[in-house]
Amino acid sequence: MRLGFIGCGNMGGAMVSGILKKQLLASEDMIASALHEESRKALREKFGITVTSDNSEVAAFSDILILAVKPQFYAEVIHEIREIVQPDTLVVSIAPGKTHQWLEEQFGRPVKTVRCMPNTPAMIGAGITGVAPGEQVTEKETAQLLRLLSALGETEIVPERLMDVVGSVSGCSPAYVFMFIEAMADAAVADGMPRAQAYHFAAQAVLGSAEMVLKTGRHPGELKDMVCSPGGTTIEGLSVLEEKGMRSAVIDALRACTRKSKGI
Ligand SMILES: NC(=O)C1=CN([C@@H]2O[C@H](COP(=O)(O)OP(=O)(O)OC[C@H]3O[C@@H](n4cnc5c(N)ncnc54)[C@H](OP(=O)(O)O)[C@@H]3O)[C@@H](O)[C@H]2O)C=CC1
Ligand SMILES: O=C(O)[C@@H]1CCC=N1
Repeated sequence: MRLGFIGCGNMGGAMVSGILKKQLLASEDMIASALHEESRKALREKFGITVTSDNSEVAAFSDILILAVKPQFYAEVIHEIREIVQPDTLVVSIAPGKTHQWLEEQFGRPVKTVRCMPNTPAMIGAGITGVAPGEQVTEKETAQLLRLLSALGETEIVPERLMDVVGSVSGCSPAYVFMFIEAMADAAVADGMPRAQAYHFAAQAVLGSAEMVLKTGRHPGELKDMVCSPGGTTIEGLSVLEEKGMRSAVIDALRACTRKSKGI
């Protein structure tokens, strides 16, 4: 199977890296395009895959074609490749908001489209990718794609109507978690802890807490209650977070993100 990336920056690069690390494909089975020669040189050196400036070359080579440019470039890129994509080529969108219907309209004919929403923890094989195959895609083709995506971490099939929500709750949320870790470390530094040690303690606390949710299956509220000793220190901090509206800030942020995705 031959895999192509039109655009290969943060997300495309994470995907190539994961697939090579897991040896799911060899470097000669992959091709990528990028806009600037500097980026192309870096991709060649890092991954040893074929790299080109010609998106048509990528489209002609690929059985699975991943559109890994920013959403605002989707229309122009599809316009460049629409005559070259074959009826059995799987066209994968990883952009927020680009519906199957919109993608098909750009191609001007029925195409095998799959919407995927990965996230950057894919870079270390700890991502999760929501996948919504289009109507033209067979179960066998979906299974092939899921196998490739498994190099990035977990995969889960979702109905297309939930893809914008996947975008906010897992595609974008790493940014908010990094911000939370940074803020926790700032507090620790303010109270005298060296910076590197502060990031280590904060990140490990987030990692361990996330694993507890996944591994115990217990309600996050119950796990939170277990930390809050009566009359203790945690409940003091917790009441400040409630007073400052942390819950509603998070809810509003993710819903803004979903709304933006629906409007792209
Ligand atoms: N970053 C993330 O966390 C996530 C991103 N996504 C989606 O992934 C897609 C890519 O995002 P991301 O990787 O962050 O973006 P980047 O800006 O890191 O990468 C974009 C890539 O596209 C290339 N490019 C730009 N224009 C063209 C063109 N006309 N033809 C060919 N290549 C082109 C760029 O080349 P050059 O470097 O030379 O400019 C670069 O390789 C987006 O649609 C985004 O929404 C989805 C989930 C998570
Ligand atoms: O910010 C964005 O639009 C992309 C989509 C998901 C994560 N990053």
